[in-house]
Amino acid sequence: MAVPARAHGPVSALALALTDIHKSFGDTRALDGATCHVRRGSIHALLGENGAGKTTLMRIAFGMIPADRGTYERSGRPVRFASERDSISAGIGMVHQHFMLIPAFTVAENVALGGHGRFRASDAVAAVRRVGEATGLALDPHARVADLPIGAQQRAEIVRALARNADTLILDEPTAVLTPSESEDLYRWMRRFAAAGGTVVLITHRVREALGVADDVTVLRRGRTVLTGAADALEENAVVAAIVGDALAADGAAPLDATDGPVVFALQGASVRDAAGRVRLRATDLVVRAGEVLGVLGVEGAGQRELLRVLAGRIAPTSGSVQRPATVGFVPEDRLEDAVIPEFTLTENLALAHAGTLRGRVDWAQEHRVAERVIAQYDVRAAGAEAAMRSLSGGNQQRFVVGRERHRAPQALVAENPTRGLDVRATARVLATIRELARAGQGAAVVYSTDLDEILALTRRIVVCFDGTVREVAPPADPTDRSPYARALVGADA
Ligand SMILES: Nc1ncnc2c1ncn2[C@@H]1O[C@H](COP(=O)(O)OP(=O)(O)OP(=O)(O)O)[C@@H](O)[C@H]1O
Repeated sequence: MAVPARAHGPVSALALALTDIHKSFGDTRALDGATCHVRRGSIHALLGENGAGKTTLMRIAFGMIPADRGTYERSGRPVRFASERDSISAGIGMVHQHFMLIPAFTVAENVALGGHGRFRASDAVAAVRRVGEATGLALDPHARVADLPIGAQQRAEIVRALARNADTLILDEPTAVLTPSESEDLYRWMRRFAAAGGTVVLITHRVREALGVADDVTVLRRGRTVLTGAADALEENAVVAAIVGDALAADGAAPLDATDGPVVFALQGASVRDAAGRVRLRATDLVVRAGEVLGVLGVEGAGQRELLRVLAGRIAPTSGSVQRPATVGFVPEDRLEDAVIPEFTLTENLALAHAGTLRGRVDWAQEHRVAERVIAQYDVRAAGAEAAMRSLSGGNQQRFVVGRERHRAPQALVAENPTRGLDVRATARVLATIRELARAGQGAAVVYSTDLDEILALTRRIVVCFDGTVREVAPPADPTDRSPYARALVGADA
């Protein structure tokens, strides 16, 4: 990845020094002696498996929750933030995995709110423009957040933090929702921000990218710091070993080919228009056969969202026809929005997924047993089946959703960025689950991912969406050649 070289200037004080931090939630020991020292003017990658405690540690750094024990210094001085307001005043900003913007408000209104009354609306509009120009994170200040695609919502979160003059930014898995080129832009921007004296804590699961962009790395495992050091002195394998704690079983499975099996999904001239009448998916013909995984690529707003929802049965095409199996599992991109109710327990969220077929008669003891099975099979770190969904880490919520959908033994699975927020081990497991489902019986899977490597590891049947048109890209003779996909993504050769 082409990002500017690291700046290795002298780094005087530590921007953040969290030492021997402990934190429990009830019986769950989230942090058990975690230490993270972040140099001013550096990018510091914070790595670890799902549930390792990364988010908890940074929520403490951001003043959202207090530590049970441990010391916290900001720029060499002990601090005790009572709330986010304190840490924001101290120049810290945090962009969460699940965005905190108010959807009904515009970008500028969200920035104004974030200033706790310090911003006037016109100042906020100017601040959005100023930050956009300085960072390349361009946004229409008057756009309603609800109308923005997920990547743009994230840009709005970053812009909001910068508009409040944060010099230390905590980004919780920022690239999970970005396309590869958007990620590169963000990394480039992070390097410039750090070179100008800013400090970034980057929570991520992408080890290679972390080593490429960060100055320093800290790895947490089960709430403890197990590795810390300069990124350029660390081997990728050593970092992965520190994250998982033991040898990782290589998935090693070959990508699946097209088959001539029975038809599982068929679209004929399927088009989708949005509420404003704009065409989102243009007269699409597509067949997915048993035994296949169809990989879907596309940049934001290219039509893949509508394509996947038509196949999953979440929306009907405005014209044309769709043939789909009776049972289709769906793993949507935004799990908190579309897949779960955070306040409900895992058991309740399990029952919810097939509430329509239960006709109000829920066997709660049975649902509880199934939830426990999903927890065990998918290694979901949770206090139990009666824990609230919101108490799980982001990656563990995703594991539960994938496990729940698979457990219903659907004939087909439709998934959007199914490994978003998952660590290396969980990612391998989800990819294996998708292959398994496609190979078992008469199944098939349709998977959209922003990660081309992930799609190429899964399948050789790939379609690319561009401006609402869905086009199949034949596998290139050289399997390492990415150029046909790159061209299709920008609508070249169409
Ligand atoms: N508010 C809470 N109530 C109960 N348990 C919690 C709460 N917040 C976090 N935990 C638990 O603490 C542990 C650490 O969670 P945390 O979110 O910090 O992990 P993470 O490393 O950020 O994981 P991920 O990569 O999946 O986001 C997990 O076992 C989680 O279930």
